[in-house]
Amino acid sequence: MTTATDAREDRTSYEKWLRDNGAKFNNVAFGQDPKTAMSGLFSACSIPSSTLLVSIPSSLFISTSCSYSFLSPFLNTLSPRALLSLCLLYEKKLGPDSFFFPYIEILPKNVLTPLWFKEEEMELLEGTNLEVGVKKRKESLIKEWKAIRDLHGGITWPDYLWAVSIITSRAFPYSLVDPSDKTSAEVLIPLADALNHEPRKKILWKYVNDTLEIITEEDIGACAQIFNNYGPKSNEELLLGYGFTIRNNPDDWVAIKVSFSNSSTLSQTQIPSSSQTHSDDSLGLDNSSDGSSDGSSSPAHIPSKNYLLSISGLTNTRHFLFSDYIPSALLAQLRILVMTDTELELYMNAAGKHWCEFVGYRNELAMLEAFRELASIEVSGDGGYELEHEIYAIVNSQILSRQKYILENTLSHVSTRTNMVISLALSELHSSRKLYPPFLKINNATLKTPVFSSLPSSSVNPITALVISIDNAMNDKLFADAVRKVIDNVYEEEDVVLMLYLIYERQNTTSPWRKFFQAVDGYIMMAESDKEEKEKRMQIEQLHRSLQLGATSSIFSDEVYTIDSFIWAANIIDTFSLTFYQDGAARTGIVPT
Ligand SMILES: C[S@@+](CC[C@H](N)C(=O)[O-])C[C@H]1O[C@@H](n2cnc3c(N)ncnc32)[C@H](O)[C@@H]1O
Repeated sequence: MTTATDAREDRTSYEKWLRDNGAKFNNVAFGQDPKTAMSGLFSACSIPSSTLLVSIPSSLFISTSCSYSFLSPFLNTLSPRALLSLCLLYEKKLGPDSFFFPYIEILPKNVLTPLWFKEEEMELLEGTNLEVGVKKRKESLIKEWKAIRDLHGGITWPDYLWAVSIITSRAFPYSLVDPSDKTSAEVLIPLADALNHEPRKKILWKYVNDTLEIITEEDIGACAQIFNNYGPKSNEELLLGYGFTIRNNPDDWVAIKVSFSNSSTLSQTQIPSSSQTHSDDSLGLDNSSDGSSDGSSSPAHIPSKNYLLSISGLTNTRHFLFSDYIPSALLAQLRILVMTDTELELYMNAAGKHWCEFVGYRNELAMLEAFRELASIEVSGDGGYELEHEIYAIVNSQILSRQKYILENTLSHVSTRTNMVISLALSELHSSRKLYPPFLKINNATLKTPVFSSLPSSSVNPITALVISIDNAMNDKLFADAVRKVIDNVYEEEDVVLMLYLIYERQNTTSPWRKFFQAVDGYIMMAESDKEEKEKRMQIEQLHRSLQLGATSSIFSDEVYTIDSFIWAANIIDTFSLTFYQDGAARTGIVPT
C-alpha cells in the first residue's frame, strides 16, 4: 500500500538544518523511487558493507528526556507514547520558533494507518484481527487524548492522531539510546527516520558518543535506495503502525493459542482473522470416555500434564507460525498434552527437556493430528465487498491471503511429517529389532526422532498402512461375518469391534502385526485405583457375556474368548491407540510400534 502522504517537496532547508546541527551523511542523498514514488535515502555511488551511512547527534532527537516542564503532571498517568506525542505537538505549535521546525515541516501530514479509516472503511475490516486491534488502540488513544486535550491551547483529536501516527511510523525505541531503559519509551530521530523498510535487511544501529550511527552490513549499489529493517513485522503490524504492507512478507505470522482447561484436555487455538468464531471450539480430543486414548487423559491427569509442561519450561501457550517455521516449543507442548495415561505415568518419573523432542510413534502421530486441528482455521475474507475497493483489496491480498498461505503451508508440513513418522514406524515394525512396549523413547532410547525435511514427497504412506483399525478388521471376511451376527452397526461400536479384532488377530501366526502381539502378549495396564479397576472389570464381564462369541462362533475358541483376553485388549486400546481421520470420519487406530 502506498500509504503515507509524503510531504517531500523541497528538503533543502531540512538538509541544511541537519548538516548545520552536526548530522553527517556522505554519499547518501534524499530522493524518490520513480516506480513507487516512495521518498527515502539513496546512495550516490556504490557503498561497501561496513560503511557508516549516516550519523546523527542526540541534540537532534525529540524525546521525553528533553526537559519539557508540561510533562511532569502526566509522567505517572500517560503512556510513554502519549508523552512523546505531547512533546511533538508542543514543537509543532511553536511553528518557526521551534528548533525542530525544518524537521516538522517535512513530516507527512497524515499516515494512512487504519486508525484514520472512516466508519465505512472500518466495515471492510469486519471479522479480521485488524478490526479488533484498531478498535482497542483507538479506545485507549481517545482516553489518553481526553486527559490532555486542554494543553498547548487545545489539542484536537486529528492533531493527537497525527502525532501518534508519526511516532508509530517513525520513532525508534529509546533503549537504543539508553540500553538500561526498560520502559516502552520512544525517540524521534530525524534523518534516521528517512529510511524505508525492507525485511531482513542487514543494517546496524549504534549509539556512541551521544550520536546514532547507521552502518550498512551489506554492499549497496550506486543510485540504489538504502533500506532500514524495522524488525520482523507482519503485514498486519506494518499496516497498523506504518500504513503499508510488504508483498510476500516473510515475517507474516499466524498466532496459535493452545488452551488447556479442565473441561477438555486441549481446547482451542487461534488468532488469525476471525477470532470470535473460533475461540471456543473444542479440539475434539476429549474423547477418552469412549476408550480410545489419543491423549485425552482423565481430568485427574491434567495436573500431571501441567507439571510436565512446567518442568519442561513449556507454559507459554501462544505460538507464532511463519510460512517457513513451526516453533518446536509448540510441538513439544502438544506432545505432552496428547499423552495417554501410560505415557504420562512413565514420563512423570523422568524429568528432562530432551524427551519432549520425541516421545514415541503413537504420541507423535496424535500430536500431529492435534496440530492439524489447531492449524485448520478458517481465515475470513471475501465478505462480498468489491475487491476494487483499495483498502479491502489490501486487507484481502496482503493480510488474509497471507494468513491462509501460512496455514496451508503449515498443514502441508504437518502432512509431510506425519508421512515421515508413519514410514519410520513401519520400518521399526518390520526391522529385526525387538519391540519394547509401550514403545516410548523413554524405554527405547534408540527410537529415531523424525527429522522434518528429509522425506521424499513421493513416498506417501497412509496411516491405515500402519495402524490396526476397524477397517482392517472388517476386511477380514471371516471375522466380519462373525461380528456382524452380534453387532448391528459395527462402526458405532468401533472400540468393541477393535477389542474383538485384537483378540482374534493375536492368534494369527501370519499377522502383519505379529511382532507387536508378541511384544504385548502379557501387557498389563499401569496400576489404577481399586475402584476404577473393579468398575472396568464389571463392564468387561458384562460385555463378554452379552456378545456370546465363544466356541459357538467361527472365530474364537473358549480358551481365547476369555475375560482376561478382553482385559488385555482394553489395555492395548488404552495405551496404544490414537484417533485419526479417514474421509472426514474419526477412527481409532492401534499404533503397533
Ligand atoms: C520511517 S518512515 C520512512 C521514510 C518515509 N518514506 C519518508 O519519506 O519520510 C516510514 C514510512 O515510510 C513508508 N514506508 C517505509 N517503508 C516502506 C515500504 N517498504 N513500502 C511502502 N512504504 C514504506 C510508510 O509510509 C511509512 O509510514
